[in-house]
Amino acid sequence: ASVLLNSYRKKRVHGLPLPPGPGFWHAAKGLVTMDSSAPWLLFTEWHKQYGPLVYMDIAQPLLITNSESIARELLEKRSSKYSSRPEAPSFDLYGWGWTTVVLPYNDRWRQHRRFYMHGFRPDVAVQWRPFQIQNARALLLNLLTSPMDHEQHVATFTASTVLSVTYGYNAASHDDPLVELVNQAMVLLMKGNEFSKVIFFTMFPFLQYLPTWLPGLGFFRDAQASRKFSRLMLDAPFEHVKKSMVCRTNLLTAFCINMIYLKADGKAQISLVSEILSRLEEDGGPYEGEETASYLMTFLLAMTMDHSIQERAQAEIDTVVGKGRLPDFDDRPSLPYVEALLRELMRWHQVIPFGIGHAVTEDDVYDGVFIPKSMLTIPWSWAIAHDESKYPDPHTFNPSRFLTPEGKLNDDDMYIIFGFGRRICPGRHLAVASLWAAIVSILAAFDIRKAKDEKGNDIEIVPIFAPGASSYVSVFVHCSSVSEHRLG
Ligand code: HEM
Repeated sequence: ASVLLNSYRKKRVHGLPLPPGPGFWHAAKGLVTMDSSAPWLLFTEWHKQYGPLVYMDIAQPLLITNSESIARELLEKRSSKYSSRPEAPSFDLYGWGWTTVVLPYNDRWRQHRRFYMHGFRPDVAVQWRPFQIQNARALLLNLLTSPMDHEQHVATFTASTVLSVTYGYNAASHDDPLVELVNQAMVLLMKGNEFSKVIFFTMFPFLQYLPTWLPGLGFFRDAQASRKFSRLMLDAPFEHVKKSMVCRTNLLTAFCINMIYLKADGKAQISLVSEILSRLEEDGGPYEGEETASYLMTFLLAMTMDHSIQERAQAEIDTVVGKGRLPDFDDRPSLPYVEALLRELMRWHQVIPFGIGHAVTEDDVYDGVFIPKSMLTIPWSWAIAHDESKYPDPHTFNPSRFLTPEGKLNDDDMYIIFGFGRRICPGRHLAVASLWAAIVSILAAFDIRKAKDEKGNDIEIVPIFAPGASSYVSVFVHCSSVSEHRLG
């Protein structure tokens, strides 16, 4: 059916060709046989062969671009046509079809975005800074107490920040019931979020109706459990917000509660509150669901692998801040190298390497090729951030690429990792500020080194990034440690 549909589509395009790309069989074979731990190898190959726009059609027509200027032209300048989302069978199956990120471009989505606008636009995000600094300090204490548990501490940091910003709720550093609930749901969701499963569900949605005892379909049982947790996640935060109504004074909470009570159906708002929670997790689980925590793990990895970068950042902090206190947001403009380090972190290994696709809602023409309605446009941010002509030696972690010869920051802020156009990540200002607070605090307080073996030799690190629509450091934590505090 796909092959027939494909040839039909090719015939109806008003004489204009579709963008170049592998045919059905070539694409299907490539996807089935690709190295799922490094899917970018296949796409890099295709971009070399076909250019900056690669089209393929296996049930869902896809248009992948590795060019920032094309992504901006389509997703930003023509955003009225490129701002929806496709059907997401795997999200629906796992009970997550209510999240903002999968909503089509409709009124409910606009309602969600309004909430985020009120809570997270840059001028409002400034008022969350005290929470971010407070949580960064708590992170330092946790790291000091048990450095080998850094994976858990980093996740708790992210959880606490969003929870305190959203509800004024202070998550416990261990076994917090709300965070634990989210954690369980996220682990299950991410099992269904592997690249191959997303592709197969999109290609063959009827699979979800087959009995779970059939060979190879055991993961449907996870989907059932995930739906249960997802439901609980809709209820538990709602209950918490209701209980907090009397005593909470922070603005966003008040807004949140108003939204919940003012809207007759309640559903969108409840799910929105839950969505923010859904981005948190704790307790040593995998990190694929939580972007900020994943970047912090990557930060620890990068610092462990090249000590000279850490030393340069620490020298800058010591000069500007001194050793008598910890840095805060007022110091940020005076710490260009730390800022460059943060940007390099966002560039080097992205947690959402393929961005999130935008569905086209009207036929379009770009540079002589036809882009039909319902095409899914994917801004491949990993490729944009590894473009050798802009970032020489792109696989090396090198913050200096964001500095001018005079040591000032250049104007490349790396916000491309947050997407493009009307669907750009609304949590970006909060996320970047949280990352900065955590990174600068850790650098000021600790040396991050490789763990030693029993003979006192460094244990070498082999980073492995887990595959999937989200990508996170999965292995190095077993052989590294945050150690050696620098302050009194
Ligand atoms: C480093 C951390 C983060 C990264 C890298 C990240 C990245 C992204 C990306 C790539 C998108 C898709 C944008 C597009 O479609 O063009 C997105 C969407 C979204 N993000 Fe983030 N994000 C981060 C943190 C957060 C946080 C902390 C929140 C909430 C407080 C958040 C809330 C959302 C929401 C609600 C959407 C869906 C927007 C929509 O579809 O309209 N994100 N994010």
